Amino acid sequence: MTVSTPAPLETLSPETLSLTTETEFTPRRGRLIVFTGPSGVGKGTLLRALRHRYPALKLSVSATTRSPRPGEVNGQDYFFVSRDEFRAMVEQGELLEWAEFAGNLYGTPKTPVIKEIEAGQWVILEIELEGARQVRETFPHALQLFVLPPSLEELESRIRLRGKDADDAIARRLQRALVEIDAASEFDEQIVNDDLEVALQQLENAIFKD
Ligand SMILES: Nc1nc2c(ncn2[C@@H]2O[C@H](COP(=O)(O)OP(=O)(O)O)[C@@H](O)[C@H]2O)c(=O)[nH]1
Ligand SMILES: Nc1ncnc2c1ncn2[C@@H]1O[C@H](COP(=O)(O)OP(=O)(O)O)[C@@H](O)[C@H]1O
Repeated sequence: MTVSTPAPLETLSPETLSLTTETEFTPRRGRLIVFTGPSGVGKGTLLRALRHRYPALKLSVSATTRSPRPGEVNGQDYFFVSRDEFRAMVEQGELLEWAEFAGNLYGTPKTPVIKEIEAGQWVILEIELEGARQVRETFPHALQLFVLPPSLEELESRIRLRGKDADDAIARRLQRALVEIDAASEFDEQIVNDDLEVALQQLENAIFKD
Protein backbone atom coordinates (compact mmCIF):
# COMPACT_ATOMS: atom_id res chain seq x y z
CA MET A 1 0.00 0.00 0.00
CA THR A 2 1.36 3.43 -0.83
CA VAL A 3 0.23 6.63 0.82
CA SER A 4 1.23 10.01 -0.51
CA THR A 5 1.49 11.71 2.89
CA PRO A 6 5.04 13.06 3.25
CA ALA A 7 7.16 11.45 5.96
CA PRO A 8 7.70 13.44 9.15
CA LEU A 9 10.86 15.52 8.83
CA GLU A 10 12.77 13.62 11.49
CA THR A 11 12.53 10.40 9.47
CA LEU A 12 14.28 12.12 6.58
CA SER A 13 17.32 13.34 8.47
CA PRO A 14 20.64 11.56 7.81
CA GLU A 15 21.18 11.20 11.58
CA THR A 16 18.21 8.89 11.94
CA LEU A 17 18.79 7.05 8.68
CA SER A 18 22.54 6.27 8.90
CA LEU A 19 22.92 6.84 5.18
CA THR A 20 25.73 5.20 3.29
CA THR A 21 27.03 6.45 -0.03
CA GLU A 22 25.64 3.39 -1.81
CA THR A 23 22.13 3.37 -0.40
CA GLU A 24 20.31 6.65 -0.09
CA PHE A 25 17.12 6.02 1.82
CA THR A 26 14.47 8.75 1.89
CA PRO A 27 11.06 7.32 2.71
CA ARG A 28 8.45 9.63 1.21
CA ARG A 29 5.63 7.14 0.88
CA GLY A 30 4.52 4.62 3.43
CA ARG A 31 5.20 1.04 2.56
CA LEU A 32 4.42 -2.40 3.93
CA ILE A 33 7.02 -5.17 3.69
CA VAL A 34 6.20 -8.77 4.59
CA PHE A 35 9.10 -10.96 5.68
CA THR A 36 8.40 -14.69 5.88
CA GLY A 37 10.43 -17.89 6.09
CA PRO A 38 10.68 -21.03 8.20
CA SER A 39 11.49 -20.84 11.87
CA GLY A 40 15.25 -20.73 12.44
CA VAL A 41 16.13 -19.59 8.91
CA GLY A 42 17.54 -16.31 10.25
CA LYS A 43 14.71 -13.78 9.77
CA GLY A 44 15.31 -12.15 13.14
CA THR A 45 19.07 -12.05 12.58
CA LEU A 46 18.68 -10.47 9.13
CA LEU A 47 16.17 -7.90 10.37
CA ARG A 48 18.38 -6.91 13.30
CA ALA A 49 21.27 -6.29 10.91
CA LEU A 50 19.04 -4.43 8.45
CA ARG A 51 17.60 -2.16 11.13
CA HIS A 52 21.07 -1.50 12.48
CA ARG A 53 21.90 -0.07 9.06
CA TYR A 54 18.51 1.62 8.60
CA PRO A 55 17.09 2.54 12.01
CA ALA A 56 14.21 4.41 10.35
CA LEU A 57 12.69 1.13 9.18
CA LYS A 58 9.86 0.13 11.53
CA LEU A 59 9.33 -3.43 12.72
CA SER A 60 5.79 -4.26 13.80
CA VAL A 61 5.56 -5.85 17.27
CA SER A 62 3.17 -8.80 17.18
CA ALA A 63 0.91 -10.20 19.85
CA THR A 64 1.40 -13.86 20.75
CA THR A 65 0.16 -16.48 23.19
CA ARG A 66 3.63 -18.13 23.14
CA SER A 67 5.57 -17.93 26.41
CA PRO A 68 8.51 -15.54 26.38
CA ARG A 69 11.90 -17.10 25.66
CA PRO A 70 14.75 -16.21 28.01
CA GLY A 71 15.76 -12.62 27.27
CA GLU A 72 12.61 -11.66 25.36
CA VAL A 73 11.01 -8.41 26.50
CA ASN A 74 7.25 -7.79 26.56
CA GLY A 75 6.31 -4.94 24.21
CA GLN A 76 9.66 -5.14 22.44
CA ASP A 77 9.95 -8.67 21.04
CA TYR A 78 6.23 -9.44 21.31
CA PHE A 79 3.19 -8.47 23.30
CA PHE A 80 2.79 -11.65 25.35
CA VAL A 81 -0.92 -12.21 25.95
CA SER A 82 -3.23 -14.96 27.16
CA ARG A 83 -5.50 -16.89 24.75
CA ASP A 84 -8.49 -14.95 26.12
CA GLU A 85 -6.77 -11.63 25.52
CA PHE A 86 -5.81 -12.72 22.02
CA ARG A 87 -9.39 -13.82 21.25
CA ALA A 88 -10.67 -10.44 22.45
CA MET A 89 -8.25 -8.69 20.08
CA VAL A 90 -9.56 -10.81 17.19
CA GLU A 91 -13.20 -10.19 18.09
CA GLN A 92 -12.65 -6.46 18.37
CA GLY A 93 -11.02 -6.35 14.94
CA GLU A 94 -7.71 -5.16 16.37
CA LEU A 95 -5.52 -7.45 14.28
CA LEU A 96 -4.43 -6.87 10.69
CA GLU A 97 -3.88 -10.62 10.32
CA TRP A 98 -3.41 -13.55 12.65
CA ALA A 99 -2.63 -17.26 12.55
CA GLU A 100 -1.83 -20.29 14.67
CA PHE A 101 1.76 -21.50 14.46
CA ALA A 102 3.19 -24.54 16.28
CA GLY A 103 0.35 -24.46 18.82
CA ASN A 104 0.42 -20.72 19.58
CA LEU A 105 -1.47 -17.73 18.21
CA TYR A 106 0.31 -14.79 16.58
CA GLY A 107 -1.15 -11.57 15.19
CA THR A 108 -0.26 -8.08 13.99
CA PRO A 109 -1.86 -5.16 15.88
CA LYS A 110 -3.55 -3.10 13.18
CA THR A 111 -3.57 0.49 14.49
CA PRO A 112 0.19 1.09 14.86
CA VAL A 113 0.90 -0.32 11.40
CA ILE A 114 -1.76 1.82 9.69
CA LYS A 115 -0.63 4.95 11.56
CA GLU A 116 3.01 4.41 10.63
CA ILE A 117 2.24 3.79 6.97
CA GLU A 118 0.03 6.87 6.85
CA ALA A 119 2.90 8.85 8.36
CA GLY A 120 5.12 7.73 5.47
CA GLN A 121 7.06 5.05 7.34
CA TRP A 122 8.24 1.73 5.95
CA VAL A 123 6.89 -1.03 8.15
CA ILE A 124 8.14 -4.63 8.20
CA LEU A 125 5.93 -7.54 9.31
CA GLU A 126 7.91 -10.65 10.25
CA ILE A 127 5.10 -13.20 10.01
CA GLU A 128 4.42 -16.80 9.00
CA LEU A 129 2.83 -18.05 5.78
CA GLU A 130 -0.90 -17.90 6.62
CA GLY A 131 -0.57 -14.33 7.87
CA ALA A 132 1.39 -13.36 4.76
CA ARG A 133 -1.42 -14.76 2.63
CA GLN A 134 -3.98 -12.66 4.52
CA VAL A 135 -1.89 -9.52 4.03
CA ARG A 136 -1.66 -10.31 0.31
CA GLU A 137 -5.46 -9.96 0.18
CA THR A 138 -5.73 -6.77 2.22
CA PHE A 139 -2.51 -5.04 1.05
CA PRO A 140 -1.90 -6.33 -2.49
CA HIS A 141 0.89 -3.78 -3.01
CA ALA A 142 2.92 -4.93 -0.01
CA LEU A 143 6.37 -6.25 -0.91
CA GLN A 144 6.46 -9.95 -0.01
CA LEU A 145 9.86 -11.51 0.72
CA PHE A 146 10.62 -15.12 1.61
CA VAL A 147 13.81 -16.36 3.26
CA LEU A 148 15.02 -19.87 2.41
CA PRO A 149 17.64 -21.98 4.22
CA PRO A 150 20.59 -23.38 2.24
CA SER A 151 19.30 -26.87 3.18
CA LEU A 152 16.88 -28.56 5.59
CA GLU A 153 19.83 -29.99 7.54
CA GLU A 154 21.23 -26.50 8.06
CA LEU A 155 17.78 -25.24 9.11
CA GLU A 156 17.48 -27.92 11.76
CA SER A 157 20.97 -27.29 13.00
CA ARG A 158 20.24 -23.53 13.33
CA ILE A 159 17.05 -24.11 15.32
CA ARG A 160 18.88 -26.53 17.61
CA LEU A 161 21.96 -24.35 18.00
CA ARG A 162 19.77 -21.35 18.87
CA GLY A 163 18.81 -23.45 21.89
CA LYS A 164 15.63 -21.54 22.72
CA ASP A 165 12.94 -24.12 21.98
CA ALA A 166 11.94 -27.41 23.59
CA ASP A 167 12.23 -30.57 21.48
CA ASP A 168 8.50 -30.76 20.69
CA ALA A 169 8.46 -27.09 19.63
CA ILE A 170 11.46 -27.76 17.37
CA ALA A 171 9.71 -30.77 15.80
CA ARG A 172 6.58 -28.71 15.06
CA ARG A 173 8.65 -25.92 13.54
CA LEU A 174 10.51 -28.34 11.27
CA GLN A 175 7.28 -29.98 10.14
CA ARG A 176 5.78 -26.59 9.33
CA ALA A 177 9.02 -25.55 7.56
CA LEU A 178 8.36 -28.06 4.78
CA VAL A 179 4.94 -26.52 4.04
CA GLU A 180 6.28 -22.98 4.18
CA ILE A 181 9.27 -23.69 1.92
CA ASP A 182 6.87 -25.23 -0.61
CA ALA A 183 5.06 -21.88 -0.81
CA ALA A 184 8.20 -19.75 -1.36
CA SER A 185 7.35 -19.10 -5.02
CA GLU A 186 4.16 -17.23 -4.00
CA PHE A 187 6.40 -14.40 -2.80
CA ASP A 188 7.83 -11.52 -4.84
CA GLU A 189 11.43 -12.50 -4.03
CA GLN A 190 13.25 -15.41 -2.43
CA ILE A 191 16.42 -14.82 -0.43
CA VAL A 192 18.66 -17.75 0.50
CA ASN A 193 20.26 -17.12 3.89
CA ASP A 194 23.50 -19.04 3.48
CA ASP A 195 26.19 -16.42 3.91
CA LEU A 196 24.64 -13.74 6.15
CA GLU A 197 26.31 -10.78 4.41
CA VAL A 198 25.18 -11.96 0.98
CA ALA A 199 21.62 -12.47 2.21
CA LEU A 200 21.60 -9.04 3.85
CA GLN A 201 22.72 -7.46 0.61
CA GLN A 202 19.95 -9.28 -1.28
CA LEU A 203 17.45 -8.07 1.29
CA GLU A 204 18.63 -4.46 0.92
CA ASN A 205 18.44 -4.74 -2.86
CA ALA A 206 14.89 -6.10 -2.69
CA ILE A 207 13.69 -3.34 -0.37
CA PHE A 208 15.42 -0.38 -1.99
CA LYS A 209 15.28 -1.36 -5.66
CA ASP A 210 12.47 1.06 -6.58
N1 LIG B 1 0.85 -14.60 11.16
C1 LIG B 1 1.74 -14.13 12.03
N2 LIG B 1 2.88 -14.78 12.26
C2 LIG B 1 3.77 -14.24 13.14
C3 LIG B 1 3.51 -13.03 13.81
N3 LIG B 1 4.57 -12.77 14.62
C4 LIG B 1 5.45 -13.76 14.44
N4 LIG B 1 4.97 -14.66 13.55
C5 LIG B 1 5.61 -15.88 13.04
O1 LIG B 1 5.39 -16.93 13.93
C6 LIG B 1 6.42 -17.90 13.77
C7 LIG B 1 6.95 -18.31 15.13
O2 LIG B 1 7.59 -17.22 15.73
P1 LIG B 1 8.48 -17.45 17.03
O3 LIG B 1 7.72 -18.24 18.03
O4 LIG B 1 9.00 -16.14 17.48
O5 LIG B 1 9.61 -18.44 16.53
P2 LIG B 1 10.89 -18.28 15.57
O6 LIG B 1 10.45 -17.76 14.24
O7 LIG B 1 11.38 -19.65 15.52
O8 LIG B 1 11.83 -17.33 16.24
C8 LIG B 1 7.47 -17.25 12.87
O9 LIG B 1 7.30 -17.75 11.57
C9 LIG B 1 7.12 -15.78 12.92
O10 LIG B 1 7.48 -15.12 11.73
C10 LIG B 1 2.27 -12.36 13.53
O11 LIG B 1 1.97 -11.29 14.04
N5 LIG B 1 1.44 -12.95 12.64
N1 LIG C 1 23.52 -16.94 7.62
C1 LIG C 1 23.58 -17.63 8.77
N2 LIG C 1 24.53 -18.58 8.94
C2 LIG C 1 24.61 -19.30 10.10
N3 LIG C 1 23.78 -19.14 11.16
C3 LIG C 1 22.81 -18.21 11.05
C4 LIG C 1 22.66 -17.42 9.86
N4 LIG C 1 21.60 -16.59 10.03
C5 LIG C 1 21.12 -16.84 11.27
N5 LIG C 1 21.84 -17.81 11.88
C6 LIG C 1 21.62 -18.40 13.22
O1 LIG C 1 20.46 -19.25 13.12
C7 LIG C 1 19.70 -19.20 14.33
C8 LIG C 1 18.26 -18.83 13.98
O2 LIG C 1 18.22 -17.48 13.57
P1 LIG C 1 16.98 -16.53 13.89
O3 LIG C 1 17.33 -15.18 13.39
O4 LIG C 1 16.59 -16.66 15.33
O5 LIG C 1 15.85 -17.21 12.98
P2 LIG C 1 14.30 -16.92 12.78
O6 LIG C 1 14.05 -15.52 13.29
O7 LIG C 1 14.06 -17.05 11.32
O8 LIG C 1 13.58 -17.96 13.57
C9 LIG C 1 20.38 -18.21 15.24
O9 LIG C 1 21.17 -18.92 16.19
C10 LIG C 1 21.25 -17.38 14.30
O10 LIG C 1 22.40 -16.88 14.95
